[in-house]
Parts: sequence; C-alpha cells; structure tokens
Amino acid sequence: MAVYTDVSDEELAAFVAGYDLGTLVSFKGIAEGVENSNFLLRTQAGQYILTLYEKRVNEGDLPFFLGLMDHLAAKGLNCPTPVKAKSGEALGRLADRPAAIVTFLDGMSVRRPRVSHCTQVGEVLADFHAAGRDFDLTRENALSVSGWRPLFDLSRERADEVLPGLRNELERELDALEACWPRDLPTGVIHADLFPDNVFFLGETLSGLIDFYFACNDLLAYDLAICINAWCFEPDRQFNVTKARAMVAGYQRRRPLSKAEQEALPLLARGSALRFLLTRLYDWLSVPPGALVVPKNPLEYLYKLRFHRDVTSLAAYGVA
Ligand SMILES: Nc1ncnc2c1ncn2[C@@H]1O[C@H](COP(=O)(O)OP(=O)(O)O)[C@@H](O)[C@H]1O
Ligand SMILES: N[C@@H](CCOP(=O)(O)O)C(=O)O
Repeated sequence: MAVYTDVSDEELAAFVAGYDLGTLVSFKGIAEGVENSNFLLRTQAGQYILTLYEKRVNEGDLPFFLGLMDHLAAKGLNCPTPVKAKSGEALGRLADRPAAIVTFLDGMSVRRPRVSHCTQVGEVLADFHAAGRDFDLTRENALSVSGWRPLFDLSRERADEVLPGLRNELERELDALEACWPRDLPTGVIHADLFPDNVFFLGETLSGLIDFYFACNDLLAYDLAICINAWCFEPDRQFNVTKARAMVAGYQRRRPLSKAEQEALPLLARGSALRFLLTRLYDWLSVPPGALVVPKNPLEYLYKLRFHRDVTSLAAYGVA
C-alpha cells in the first residue's frame, strides 16, 4: 500500500457496522504498495483487508476488479474475494473514497525470487489466463501503448530532473514502440501487475495472488513480458536468463506460446518496461504531501528497457 487517506475511528466503525463482521478489534495501515490505501482490519469475524481506491483507479472499473476476484476464486485460483455488506453490495464509500473489504490471504511475498519461484509464477500466470477466459466483463488497458504518450506528457518537462537526457530517450522510445507494437496476438484478461509483492508463497509453494487493480483485456504474452521484467533481473541490474527460461517454460507447460508470441517477446518486454517507467516517473515527481508511501525508482525500468532494446535473439530469454 501506502496510506493516502486518513480514516477516523467513527467513520470506520460506522462502515464496518454495515457488514456482518462483528465489532472492530484493530485497524492499521499497511506500508507496502503504492497505488491505493490499504488497512489490515481485525474484527470478531477474523482478518480482512480494507482498500480505499485512490487516484489511478477509475470508479467505473471497480465492478470489473471485484467481479474478477470472485470469478477467479470460483475457478480455483487462490485470491482474495470481496466481502458483501448487509446491503448485498461489495463496493461502499469511506472517507469520500470508493472502498471495499476483501478476505485476507495467508502467505508471504519473496524479496529475492529464485528460479523455482519464477517457474511457479509462469505456471500460475497461464492458469490465470485460462481462468479469465470466460469472465464476462471487459476492461480496456488504459496503460497500453496508446496511453503511454499522454502519461509521458504529464512528466515530460521534468523528466531530465531524474536523469539528464531522459526526455529525449523516452520520446524516441515512444515513437519506436508506437510504430511497431503488435496488435494481432492472442488476447484475454491479464493481471498486468504480477510483481513479486503481489504473489504469495507458503514455504516454497506459491499460495495465491493479490492486487487485481490493473487487470484488463490485453495481449496475453504482454503479461508474461511484465513478469519477466519484474522477476528476472537481479539487484545489480543483470538479466537472469535462467529465471526467464524457467518462467517461460512454466508458462508454456500450461499454455504454449505461438511462434508470433515468442518472436514478439523482446518488443513486449520493452513496452512493459516503458509502461512501468512512465507510471513510476509520474509518481516520483508527484508524491502527495503527507502520504505514507515510498515511490519506486523509475530508472530501474530504464535499464530494463535498454536491455530489451538491445536483444537480438530469443535466446536472450532462454527461448529456443
Ligand atoms: N488480501 C490480502 N491478504 C493479505 N495481505 C494483503 C491483501 N491485500 C493486500 N495485502 C497486503 O497489502 C499490501 C499492499 O497491497 P496492494 O494490493 O499491492 O496495494 P497497492 O495496489 O496499493 O499497491 C500487500 O503487499 C500485502 O502485504
Ligand atoms: N508494480 C508497480 C507499482 C504498482 O504497485 P503494487 O504495489 O500495486 O504492485 C511498479 O513496480 O511500478
């Protein structure tokens, strides 16, 4: 999380009274994450997560996100599910924000992913894609190629404060990616943010997924490219081809990639790096005063982008 919004004891008690969860036992802000305000809520009925949806979440998309969690859980994927209030609604309002309570998921995210984690992430990503196939709501990806330039425009004038020359480099990237972004690959519901902090493990075994608030309909292989970026680089910026090979193999065990999808991987990974670079750049330059949040470093994604830009063969990803 982050905590962007304060919730008073009175408004919280009134909100929780709208649910069949008994009385409130404790309540505290969670310091991980960057998008929404999240709180760990303990009531007589157990532990829950209360989320207040912040700036980047469009209220009209919430039925998609909350419905998707119910759909995926019904398909056997372990993920939080929204709790319905006594009114029957999963979506409420608290502190002038849309708000929901979801079930608490046991498990821990890994800080230093290993090859076996990457294999399991590849597998679960393909499971997610299969489970989403018959979800009947759709949501366009607002952070796909057509959204990148307007997003960049919000930071363009200040980009060089982060790194001299960044503005020009990003202009060139946008031109290049807009000109050749693949459009005819298989699509479906994608998670779009399956980073290590959103995957839980119990011991060595992947136990569940959280944070569906970027989920949307887009290219399935783009989701794999997002995971390659998030899981397969080392802290010293080196790309770990063994992790990428394991992840792609895990994915392909459940859903083989077409030749066209394989060939598009460098481009998709480059685009995915640009997408996270741009949201991080914006956030870096506009942390709200008083917010409990640690903005993420945009330059981490510049180095990833440059790596993919220089890739000449799929062997770089361990794909034969
Ligand atoms: N359902 C859940 N069960 C257990 N912990 C959760 C759950 N949802 C969120 N969390 C905790 O809250 C943190 C932030 O949640 P996340 O959805 O990633 O926030 P954001 O979307 O704001 O970045 C997670 O890293 C995790 O520690
Ligand atoms: N994963 C994104 C930021 C979104 O944060 P999350 O806590 O919702 O995963 C990034 O790393 O830029």
